Amino acid sequence: RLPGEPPLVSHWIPFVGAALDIGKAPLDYMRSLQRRLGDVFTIKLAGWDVHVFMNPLDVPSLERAKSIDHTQVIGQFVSQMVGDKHLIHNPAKHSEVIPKTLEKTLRSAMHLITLCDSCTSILPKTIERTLKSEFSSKRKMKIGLYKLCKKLVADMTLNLFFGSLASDKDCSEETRKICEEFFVYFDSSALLVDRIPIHLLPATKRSRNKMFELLSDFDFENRENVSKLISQVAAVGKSHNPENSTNEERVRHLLIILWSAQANTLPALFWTLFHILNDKQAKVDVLQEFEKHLGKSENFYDVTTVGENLQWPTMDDIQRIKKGDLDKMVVLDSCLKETLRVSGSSMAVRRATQNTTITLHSGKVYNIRKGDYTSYFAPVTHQDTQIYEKPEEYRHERFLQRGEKDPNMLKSRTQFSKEGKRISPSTSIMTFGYGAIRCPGRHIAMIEIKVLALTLLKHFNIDLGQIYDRSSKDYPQPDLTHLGFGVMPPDRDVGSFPLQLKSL
Ligand code: HEM
Repeated sequence: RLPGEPPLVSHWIPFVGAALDIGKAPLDYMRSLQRRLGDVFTIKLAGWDVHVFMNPLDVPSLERAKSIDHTQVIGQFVSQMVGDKHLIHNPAKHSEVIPKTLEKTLRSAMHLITLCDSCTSILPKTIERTLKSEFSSKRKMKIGLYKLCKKLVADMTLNLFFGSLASDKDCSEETRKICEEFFVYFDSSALLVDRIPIHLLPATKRSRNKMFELLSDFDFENRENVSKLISQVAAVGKSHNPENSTNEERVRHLLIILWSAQANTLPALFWTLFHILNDKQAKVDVLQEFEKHLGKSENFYDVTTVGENLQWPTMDDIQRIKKGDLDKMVVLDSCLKETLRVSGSSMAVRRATQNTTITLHSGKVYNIRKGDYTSYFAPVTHQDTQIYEKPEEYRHERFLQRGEKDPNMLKSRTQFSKEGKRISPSTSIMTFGYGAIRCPGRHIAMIEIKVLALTLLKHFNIDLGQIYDRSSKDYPQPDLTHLGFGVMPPDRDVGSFPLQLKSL
């Protein structure tokens, strides 16, 4: 070790390093290292030095360190997920085209209102298609919560980003085929990131190839409401390098967007609904807030008869949910933030492009060598007892505070503290990563999850059938193979309820 480098953790098998311990019990292992070595230390992972940071007060120092960059990390990640032939931070192609497109279209707050409108207008169809495909013959067929979320998020993502086919029947069929292949690929995508070669995962390879085929058949000129992001990404190959651009590159870009748009939104929707349904008071408070802002729904929508005597609402009330209404729903927002806190597992990895120093909030200075990785391990912050009281508990009101003048008025809590210093929820919850390059899809994801959760809670009888006790063995656990991406999926499904519209 050179002077000034963070303390190095020694491992039994140096090349494998910390991987085995992290894989078994990540939070316990990282906390034990923190107790022994402090908030910054170095672990070995797959032969690399990874400097782990754990104190949210040091986030501004990490943000300021310009030579700690995510470009190579993202480029590598994309190669592992979709294969080498892509233009996303791919040094061989010297391309910045796709990142620029992402920057402009996903990061721009200006699009949020339009996106919320698109979500609310797509949603009734998404729900109708999902339910009809599931329940066309047997009205009372049961579905688990995770399976329902998978279908809804897949349909919503396809139609919101990739546009829709003209007929509903074709849309349902397309979503069905994509779901069938995508989730086989998704379930083992973490293994690809762990650099397991795809030829050792034959089912994953088959599904990925099938996804490439399905996406290459997408004819964007004949789809309705294709998002700006996808039209630009689909056109990137052509405009960037007309002679060499291939359809192969294009479908790889489409697949990585499809993956990013679902990989975390799906588990985040599942956990949000799970916690609200598992906590009776949370459900009551969310629904009361909905009624306060949008009124009661009696006789709100027409019930229309569609085929086979099934009755589907037009759901005018869903379409009435505007961005401004969502912003006022602070209880729902608090439920979602609390979900992102308890289930968030991001590791925000960056790589040093040159030798650099990082000065922590305490004044301590660490040297980082060119080529080393840094990571902010968010789950430890999410369970920090200095920031959160009883952090192991899900408390739906944790991110709320009462108005100073009117104690009956609830508003979003904007400050927590650590070591006597103030921190905002955007630093105390790091599920979307940190800094200027944290997730550009976070606003869209929050809107999607809120609109889907409200609609299901408001209009359907969804029920877990029991209250799950955190200490019981039935309580769903996060699937640790997805540690580090954002939100881990559950290791099992829960519920299994007949999905029915609430009667008016
Ligand atoms: C709850 C949902 C989501 C979570 C928790 C999440 C989490 C994350 C995290 C942790 C990162 C890495 C950030 C960092 O290193 O600091 C990331 C990056 C990214 N996310 Fe998300 N994400 C979500 C939804 C979405 C959605 C809906 C999209 C839409 C396409 C999206 C697109 C992306 C992209 C493109 C990047 C890479 C950005 C870049 O290259 O700079 N995400 N996300």
